[in-house]
Formats: sequence, C-alpha cells, structure tokens
Amino acid sequence: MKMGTALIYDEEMTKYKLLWVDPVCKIEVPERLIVSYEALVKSGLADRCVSIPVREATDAEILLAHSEEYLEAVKKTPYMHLEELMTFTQKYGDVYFHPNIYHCAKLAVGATLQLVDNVMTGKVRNGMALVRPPGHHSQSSAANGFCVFNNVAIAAQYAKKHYKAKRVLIVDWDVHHGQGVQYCFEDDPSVLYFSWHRYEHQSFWPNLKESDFDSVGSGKGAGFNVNVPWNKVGMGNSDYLAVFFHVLLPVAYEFSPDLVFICAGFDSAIGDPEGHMSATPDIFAHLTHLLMNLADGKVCAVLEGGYNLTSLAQSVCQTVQTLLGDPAPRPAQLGGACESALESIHSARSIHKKYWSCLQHAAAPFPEEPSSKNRRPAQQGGSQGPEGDAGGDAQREEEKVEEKEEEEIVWPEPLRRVAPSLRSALLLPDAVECPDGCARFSPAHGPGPLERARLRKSYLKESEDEASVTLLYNLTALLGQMEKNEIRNGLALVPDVSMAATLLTSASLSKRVLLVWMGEGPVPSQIIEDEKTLVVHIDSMEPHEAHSKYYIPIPLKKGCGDTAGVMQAVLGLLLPLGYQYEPGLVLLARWPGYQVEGGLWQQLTCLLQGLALGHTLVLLQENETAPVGITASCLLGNAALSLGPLVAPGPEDVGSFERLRLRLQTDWPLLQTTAPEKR
Ligand SMILES: NCCCNCCCCCC(=O)CS
Ligand SMILES: [Zn+2]
Repeated sequence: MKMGTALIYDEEMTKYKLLWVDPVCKIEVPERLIVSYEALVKSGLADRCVSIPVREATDAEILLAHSEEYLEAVKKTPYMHLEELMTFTQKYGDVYFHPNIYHCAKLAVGATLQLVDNVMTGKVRNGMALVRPPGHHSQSSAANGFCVFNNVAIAAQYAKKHYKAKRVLIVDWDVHHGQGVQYCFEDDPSVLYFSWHRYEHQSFWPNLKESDFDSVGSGKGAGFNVNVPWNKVGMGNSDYLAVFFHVLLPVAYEFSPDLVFICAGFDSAIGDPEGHMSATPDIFAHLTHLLMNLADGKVCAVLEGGYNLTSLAQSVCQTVQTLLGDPAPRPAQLGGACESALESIHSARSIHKKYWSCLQHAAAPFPEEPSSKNRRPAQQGGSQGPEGDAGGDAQREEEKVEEKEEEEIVWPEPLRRVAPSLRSALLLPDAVECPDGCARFSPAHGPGPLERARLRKSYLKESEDEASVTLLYNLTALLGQMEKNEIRNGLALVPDVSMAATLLTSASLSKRVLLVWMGEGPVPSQIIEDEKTLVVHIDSMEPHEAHSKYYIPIPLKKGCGDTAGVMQAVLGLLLPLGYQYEPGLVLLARWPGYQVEGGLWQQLTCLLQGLALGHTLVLLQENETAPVGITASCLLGNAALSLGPLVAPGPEDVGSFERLRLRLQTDWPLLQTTAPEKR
C-alpha cells in the first residue's frame, strides 16, 4: 500500500497583505503561513514529507468553479492602484485584494491540484497544502471571507474530471460555514459536503439561513450536504468527537468516498479570535486519524482559516504528524458533548435520517410540525438583517468580553508524539512466515525457572508443555516492550485466545485496558471481573440485560459477518467508549472460527490505533493464519481497504444498539446523540 505524505507550500503565497485599514480583514496576515511552515520545519515534520512544488492554476481549472466574468475581473487586479483595489474590493464582502493576490490565488489552487495529482496517481498516500488565500467562502462570481478562488471546490471538480473520482467527501472543520463549497455542490450527489460552523442561530457570520442543519442539498443532491451549526461558542474536544462519531463518520462510511478533502481551517481551535472555541490542537490529530481509513487513505488536507498563530501552528503540526502515521496523542479527559452540541447533533441526524440508512432507525424522529419548542428563537430585525437591539447589544457585550478574554486564553502545548523505533512486532509460530515490514518478536532473554513455574502455575494448570510457557513469557515480554514504548503494536498467534487475553490484561501495567472481543467467547470471567479492563464484546449473542459498566456486549443478529452492522457499532458505540475510557493498551481478540470480512477487520485494526498511543495488540488463534497479512499491513500503518458503500444495518440490530446507548450513556456520556430533555 502506498505510503508517504506530500507537503505543498511556497513562500510566494505569503507575498500579499492588507494595504488599508479594515478591522475584519486584518487577521488574515502572511504570518499565518510563515508560522505554520516554520513549525513544520522546526519539528522535523517538513523533512519527513515529500515536498511537492506549487504551480499556477490554469484558467480552465479556475473555471471549474468560477464564472468567466469573475475570473476576467480578478485578472485586472494586478494592474490596479490602491484606490482601484479598494473600490474593487467593495464589490465583495469581508475580503481584500492586493496587486499580488491573483497570483497567490492561482498558486493556492495550483498547490491543491498538485496535491490531488500526487495522491490520485499514488506517488504519496495523503498530504497537506499550506495555502493562502483560503477558498471555501468564494463563490462562482464572488470573492468572500478572505477567499478569492475556491481551492477545494475546484480540486473536487478536477478530481472528478481528470481522475474519474465517483464520490468525493469534503470535511470542512473550519469554524466558518464554507457556503461557497455548499453552493457549488448543492445538487451534486457525487460530492458529500460536511461542515460544522459557528452559527449562534444565524447571528454569526456569514449569517446565512442556508448554513443551518436543514440545508441538506437539493434535487439529486438531497442528503449530500450535512451542516452541523454550533449555536454556542466554547465547543471542545468532546463536542468535535461526538459529531464525528454520531454524524460524520457513519454517513461518510455509508457514502464510501474514493477521495477525501479536508477544508482544514484551524479557526475552530482554542484561542482563535473568530471561533472562540475550546478544542485543543491535539484534537486535529484524532479528527485526521478518523478520516484516514476512508478512500484507501487518500486524504488531501487544504488550509483554510486559522488566525491565532500559536494554535494554528500547533494544529497544522498535529494534522501533518498524523498524516505521516505517527501515533495520536492520548485524548485528555473526554466527557459527553454539551447540550447545545447534542441539539445540533440530534437535528442533523434527524433531518438526514431519510437520506442515510445508518441513521434510519437510529435518529429519534424529527417533529414534522416545528412546535414552538423546536423553533429557533426568532431573529430580531429579520433573519438577514442585523440582530435587534437586544441581540445586538448582548452580542456586542459578549464579544467585547470575548475580545478581552482571548488575550488570556492559554492551553498546554501538545505533548511530543514519539514513534517507537520498532513499529510492529509479531509473535508467530516458526512455521508461519512473517509478513515483510514486520519483525518477528524474540525477547532479549528467555524465562528463568521461577518465571516458568509461575506462568505454568497461573495459566497452564501445571502442564509440562514448555512451548506454551515460552509463548506466554514472550507475550508478556512483548507487552512489556510496548508499554515502555519501545514497540508500537503487535500481533500474536496463540493456542488459546482466552488464556492469552487473561494473561495480558492481568500483566499489563496500564491502569486501563480496552479489550475488544470479536466473536463468541465466552470472555473469561476473570477479565470481566477485573475493574481495570473494559470489555466490548461484538458478537451475535442474544441481547441480554446483565452487564456491568465494564462488560459491554454489542449483539448483532448476523454476528461479525454483518459488515454494515459492525461498522456502525464500531463508529457509534465502540469508538466513543474507547475514547472516553482512554486506555493505556488496546487488545483486539478474535475468537477462533469467526468469519469477519477482511476489510472490516482492517478498519477495526486501524481505527483502534487512534487510542493508547497506538499500542494495539491483536490476538489470533494460532491455526488462523489467513488474517495475519492483512492485520500486519494495518499495524504497519497502511490504510484499511475501503469497504465500499455500506448497506443498511439490520433494524433489529440498530434497535439493540439504541437500547444499549440509552442504558450506557449515563456512564459513558460520549455515547449521547440527543440532548437530555429530548429523550
Ligand atoms: N468577529 C466576528 C465577526 C465575523 N468576521 C468574519 C470575517 C470573515 C471571516 C472569514 C474567514 O475566517 C475565512 S476561514
Ligand atoms: Zn474560517
């Protein structure tokens, strides 16, 4: 599978700036790119990327998303003097022109297309284009919101035209609504546009009714536009992950794109003067990781906004470091999404339940008649006009408070993410050959007699089988090296999966171990009883009420063979549980004889690596050598194979998932998808 991360940047794009006084535009400065690129260089990340040169976009390429008259008008700006530039700028909103901005805008588009070329031709797996001016607000015949040409919209059209991309996903995590992208693909079912954005019931810029959750696309494009409005500021890591687990990822996996764009705006990070959100830069490592197993890993991240130079640089590094395959940092104390975010999540899931089968039975019904309870607070002074006095003063009052506050906002610098020298170690019977790229694990020294006796006594019921004693010893040695971060992950073929899991959960030094058990079992009671292990058991067992907080059976009528059902359980239940639990070690155990579809197994193996600094240990029954290759491939950092469009999970399964969610969400609030009073 293709590896390599492209980085496209050119300092020419720093060579334009605001030439007059404009309080709205003053934040869009050249230093945004300079500090981002310098941080990548200083951290050593730039050198690990494949450096791809920029180029100018051609007229034909720009015309993929813009009108001729607009392009011709912009072409004149290099020859304008100051007054003419200011007059030209007045035709558009919240944007400024400069004699060199047309050149830079062509380079921003060209950089994005270079990234698409290198990803689609397999020269690299993924990459990031560090560009300005940004693009997602610009429209067919208008510059807007610091944007001149719509870099990502053009690139999506380009990928469809030149690479026959059938389904393109655009994830816009910028804090503003990329209305330019939404307009471009409004009725296009081949481009799924997802955006969250500060909205505050339409009182935040760009104050558009069509930025709300009920803009779902039109005509054949209905359902392919997903808006999640933030109606309050201060949204944090838990809110962002909850939207990924309960809105974006289920729909994205059902859509099954063959290319993913990220409108990577970092004004959604803490400290930003536009966003006023609380999410910390490390969250972008997890958001990136969660997208990297779509489209066989073909992810093109393109810079949009981001105006706090500190959180911008840190967030860019977090994103690029994840694209490079480094382990994600451990997410700090996650809770559930806040009530306002839950309302937005509930609204988006409800309005889209008729378009996406993954939401069909899951999202609570959306009242057709907007009762007074559901109607958004009426806007004073009309929906488009400025807020009425009350709104305005309160808004200005709050903003003044916010402006003052943001000087004092500080946050911890993201922790260094050290990738162990050895990535994947395999414990295999000699007869099983080790897939290339992996190392067959052999501990520095074997067990001493005391160690042998202890292992035999505790796990082997005094049996004389020396080979089993050695294997168990090697397993604890492998675990030990993982927990010292000398090895990132591992795979072991063991004679008895239950025994191996019991040994590892008790031997682990981690305070919390997540054990994902695929297939029948039973899961040894010793594991279920020890309070440091959370067991998530995915199988076809009958739903049964008995469970502790730390033993969670996820029943599937058709068992692990039901790819759609398992995938929705993984995205909507297992991952929220895992992220909230925040384990130091992840064990993935596969019960013998269980037929799990290869792609699904790979998705699980890859997605779980976002936890525990990537310390994932996979346990397979030793006579099951078939999955060794595909599992090793994922442990080595290759993307999971795309599953293709997912069908609807069985209604009875989704029913039991929802009952499980309702039962567990008090203990595990990241499972919540609706605000309390709506339940
Ligand atoms: N301070 C609150 C007023 C809102 N100002 C919005 C100005 C346009 C922002 C465009 C942008 O950031 C592109 S990503
Ligand atoms: Zn923005």
